[in-house]
Amino acid sequence: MKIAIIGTGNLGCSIAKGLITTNAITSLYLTKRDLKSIQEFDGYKNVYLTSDNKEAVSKSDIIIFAVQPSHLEGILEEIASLLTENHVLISTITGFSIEKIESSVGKDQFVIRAMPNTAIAVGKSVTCLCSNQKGAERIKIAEAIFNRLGTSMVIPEHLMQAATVVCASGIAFWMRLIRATTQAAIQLGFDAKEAQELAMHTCEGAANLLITNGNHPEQEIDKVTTPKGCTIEGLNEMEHKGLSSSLIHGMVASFQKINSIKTEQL
Ligand SMILES: NC(=O)C1=CN([C@@H]2O[C@H](COP(=O)(O)OP(=O)(O)OC[C@H]3O[C@@H](n4cnc5c(N)ncnc54)[C@H](OP(=O)(O)O)[C@@H]3O)[C@@H](O)[C@H]2O)C=CC1
Ligand SMILES: O=C(O)[C@@H]1CCC=N1
Repeated sequence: MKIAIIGTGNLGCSIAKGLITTNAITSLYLTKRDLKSIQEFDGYKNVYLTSDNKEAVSKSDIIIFAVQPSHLEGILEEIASLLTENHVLISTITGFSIEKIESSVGKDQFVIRAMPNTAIAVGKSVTCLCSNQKGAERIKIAEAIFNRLGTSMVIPEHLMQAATVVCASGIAFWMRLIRATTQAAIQLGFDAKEAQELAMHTCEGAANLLITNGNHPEQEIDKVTTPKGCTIEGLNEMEHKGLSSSLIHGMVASFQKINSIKTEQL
């Protein structure tokens, strides 16, 4: 696959790492205006760094946009005349609707929105996808790309903002939980490095139990909570202090933030 990433910042770099390590590319163009921060990709076979978005688009078929929302419209205008029937446009931009993309490139382009997360760098992103009517013919290509880099789910466009909170921002939310459990482990006697190792592997184990067994979290919790034991004591104290409520409130606040910002202001 001939892929271009337009805007190789935090997310773009993560996607690039995933694509390179999984050998998913025939060629990969990485663009940004200042190329200094992506020199780590220089020298990889078939990977090209450029500030010229037009060059990247004309030499690629799959164009992944990963710029800040306020930059997308200008870039779409810049490259619109170069687009052919071979191009598949994949936008990872938060809050930028398919309708708005079509207003720059037309309804005849294959347009897909993707919401991955930074775990794409290590092949563990869950990526939500939706498309315009024409793009439905190419959604399998997007699924094939993102399934190499984790898992994917096709969803209706109206759920993309919710997907952003759950999956993309979700990485930051889970990091805070891992940091908090690390801090607790240090207070309980482990040194910092051991504490983080225990916290992150326990987190991975909990997620894998659900992924492998398909159980509801409470079924797994029931297996751990000895009556009158230390686990239920800790869990109930966390809930008295608002653990679940705080997480739900935080995610709803995050969702409201996305919905409160018009794309023009992003
Ligand atoms: N970060 C995340 O975890 C996620 C982000 N997203 C979405 O992805 C998008 C990117 O986010 P993120 O990676 O965090 O943002 P960054 O600011 O880290 O990356 C954006 C990159 O775009 C480059 N850029 C700006 N203008 C141009 C241009 N005209 N041509 C080419 N490149 C350009 C910038 O580099 P330079 O200034 O050198 O040009 C910058 O490196 C956002 O829309 C965000 O909503 C979605 C899911 C997860
Ligand atoms: O925080 C943000 O707004 C973006 C969208 C999801 C991840 N980063």
